[in-house]
Amino acid sequence: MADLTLRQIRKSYGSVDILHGIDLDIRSGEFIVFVGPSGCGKSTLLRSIAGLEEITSGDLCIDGEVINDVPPSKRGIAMVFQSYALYPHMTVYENMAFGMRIAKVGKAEIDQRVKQAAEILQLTKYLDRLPKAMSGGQRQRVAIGRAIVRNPKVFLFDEPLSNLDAALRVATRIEIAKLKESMPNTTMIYVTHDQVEAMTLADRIVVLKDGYVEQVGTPMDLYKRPGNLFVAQFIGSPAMNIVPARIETAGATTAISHIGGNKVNVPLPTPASAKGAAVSFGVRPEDLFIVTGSDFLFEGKVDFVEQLGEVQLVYVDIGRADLPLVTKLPGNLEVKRGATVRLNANPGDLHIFDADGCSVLQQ
Ligand SMILES: Nc1ncnc2c1ncn2[C@@H]1O[C@H](COP(=O)(O)OP(=O)(O)OP(=O)(O)O)[C@@H](O)[C@H]1O
Repeated sequence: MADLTLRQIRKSYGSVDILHGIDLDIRSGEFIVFVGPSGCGKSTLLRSIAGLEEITSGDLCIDGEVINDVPPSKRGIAMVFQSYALYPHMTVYENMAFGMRIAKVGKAEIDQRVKQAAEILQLTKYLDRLPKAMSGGQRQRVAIGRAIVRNPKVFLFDEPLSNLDAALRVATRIEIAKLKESMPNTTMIYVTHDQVEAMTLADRIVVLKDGYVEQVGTPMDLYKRPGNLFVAQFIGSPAMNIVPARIETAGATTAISHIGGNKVNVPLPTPASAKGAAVSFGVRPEDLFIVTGSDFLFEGKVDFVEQLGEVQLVYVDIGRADLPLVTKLPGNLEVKRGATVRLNANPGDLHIFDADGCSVLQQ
């Protein structure tokens, strides 16, 4: 059981500031995923929590106790790396036992913990093997096993699946989800580039950009109610369509005009002062559907179709070559290149962002 609190965590390398005062409250037993573009500071934040990087200022607390000066091995934190970092000359058993041997844990207890972890991770029959005789997925399981035997309060994962091929990624992702279920009191923090990993594993996702937290929320919160343009376009694939628009009528619901279609009423409130404001209008590709009547959001010509089988990505030219509208439609729908289509979406699936990129929902 471990609550983890980050208060104003800053990290600089020389004069370059990487993390700009991160505040986070992570509850005991939560599965937290850090996502964000390359270089935003995900790994630096994770390594700072582990104690592998010294923070420049701020406080890191576990269960209320400041651990800034506690050495990594005494923090009750275990970390699993992308590269597995196994000892090549040691068997699976020895790799998992090593940390406990150094910590002078008794032989019988080492044996019991290694065998228990091997059982959880289905590694029992490989205990005598060397890492080189195992697949990437099996090696990553050994790396996870080595962390489990330490019985950590907090488990950190730094892109653990990124060296695996697509099928193994899926299988190992499911194993990690099951592992979390079997360790409900262990707090886990996981860094990934992969949207699917973030959406499927996280209790809450932390979206980072340029060393700042953009938004924290459950996967569906971030998907349904992105707080700003960055989160809106970062979560979801393909990214949310964003088109320039203007507020025509402000109030309990907001009427907007936008390029490429009809004026539309969006069931989001805006203050009277917002009338005339330039905004961004957002709608996800999967929320658009083809209609035939006069009640539509967009009208345009089908420019290109990518057939993926179950779904197809249909790119519609709404009059601005730089802003093709992407729609995700059922794969069995007949959509012809060059045809004119009308697209609509449910009012609850529409988003408006102000000139600063903030969702009007947040106002
Ligand atoms: N030891 C270092 N010295 C100087 N700058 C560093 C050092 N380590 C990381 N950085 C810089 O800090 C920034 C954040 O790096 P970090 O590895 O945390 O990003 P990330 O979000 O994990 O990226 P990726 O997804 O590509 O792994 C980057 O600009 C990186 O170049």
